[in-house]
This record gives sequence, C-alpha cells and structure tokens, in this order.
Amino acid sequence: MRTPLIAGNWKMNGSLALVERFGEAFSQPEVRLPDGIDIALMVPAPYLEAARRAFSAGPLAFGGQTLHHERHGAFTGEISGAMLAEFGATYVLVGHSERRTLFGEDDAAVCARVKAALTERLTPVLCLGETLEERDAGRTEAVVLGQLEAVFDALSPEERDRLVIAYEPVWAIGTGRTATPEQAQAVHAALRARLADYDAGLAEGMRLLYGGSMKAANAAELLAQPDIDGGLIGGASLQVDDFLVICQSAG
Ligand SMILES: O=C(CO)COP(=O)(O)O
Repeated sequence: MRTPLIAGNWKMNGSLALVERFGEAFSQPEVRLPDGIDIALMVPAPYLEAARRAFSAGPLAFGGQTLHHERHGAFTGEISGAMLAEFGATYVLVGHSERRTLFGEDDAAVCARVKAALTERLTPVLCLGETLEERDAGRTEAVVLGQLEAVFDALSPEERDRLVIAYEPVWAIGTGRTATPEQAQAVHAALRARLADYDAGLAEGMRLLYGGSMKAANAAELLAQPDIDGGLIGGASLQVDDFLVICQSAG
C-alpha cells in the first residue's frame, strides 16, 4: 500500500500570516484527518523558518519549490538543497512546468537538481506534464515518459526509490480545466507501467500525484483512481478550508 501524499504548492503566493493560519488550523484537536496520509506545503523560501515553527506541532511537513544543483557558490538569487534541509524542509519540487517554461529548466537541469536533492536527503517531487499542443498531437505519453526517463535513466535503483512523481498536465494548471479522472488515470497507469520496466517493486511503491486545478469539489474522484496516490495543489492550497477538504478526501 502506498501512503497518499497531499502536497500544496503555494508558488509565489501566501504570507507569514497564512503560514501561521495553516499551522494553527492543522493542529486543532478537533480537525479530523485520515490516518496514514502525508501532508506537505511547498512554501516560498522566505517562509521556511516560519513554516518550521508553525508546523512543528502538527501534521504538516514542508518543502521548497525548486533548488540549485550546487551546494553553494556565486549563483545570485538561487537556493541550495543544503539550505532547504537546514531549515527542516523534507521535500522539494523539481521540474515544475513553470520552472521548465518560464525559467528555462531543461531535462538535464531537472536531473541535476533531483540528484542534488537526493544528496541532501530531501524527497524530490519530480513534476511532469504535456502541453495542450502535445496532447492534441497525440504525444502525451511520449512527452511524459521522456521526462521520466531523462531523470530515472541517470539514477541508481536506490535513488529511484526515493522520488515522488507529480503528473501535471500544463493545460490544467491554474486554468480551472481539470483532467478528467479517466484522463489522469490513463497517464498515471502509463507512468507506472514504464516504472515497472525499471523494477516491479519501484512501480508498486512509487507515489504518483496528480496536479492541475485539483480542488475540494473534484479531489475525491481523482484520488479514487487506482494509480493516483495524492495531489499537488496550487490555488486551492492557499485556502485552509479547501486544503483540509482535499486532505480529508485522501483517506
Ligand atoms: O501547478 C500546480 C501545482 O504545482 C497546480 O496549480 P493549480 O492547482 O492552481 O492548477
């Protein structure tokens, strides 16, 4: 059995006050969360210390949204995995489509960042997804499997076991246009089948999250799919009540 993971990606949103609000809301004794799920928020880097304090007593883990592949050096504006780990982060997103398209991260850069995260004992959440043009051209599987292979081919079997994968169709991110449960399940099944080519145990244990306009109203039917093991949530992870409902849908 795979432990579901509900992860919020705040992107360049939120505030110190929102970190506090989440910390308080999730540590209330009357809050009912399913047993045996993992919950994490990927906060903007300036909020890491606040997250460390506000989430310490509750069920929320936290992580970064990207990292540089070097530990330190003359890379103005960048953040290293060592720094994330120093603040108590346990996860880091790698290869989010916004990083790929807006900040020019190619497969080689994504791969180097995954390796850097693993070196720091962070759990990389490797993000994959096709654009609308690629889907319309019938290339969805080729694109996402290519993104998967670009990283997994470069890792050892022990390293592969330590990743989480998030399938986020680019056309569903921030658009309100969610993939149908069937569309998402089909891609997740293809990803798991490709992982089985590496190793059956790897495929069985790998957590595959869906992301792209997941919200309180559609989380349950997406999370009910056999190969969807959690969610990566943008907009709805900025609302305490919505995020709570999504977490409750994972039980
Ligand atoms: O990009 C996403 C999470 O990483 C998804 O964002 P939305 O949930 O806002 O569509």
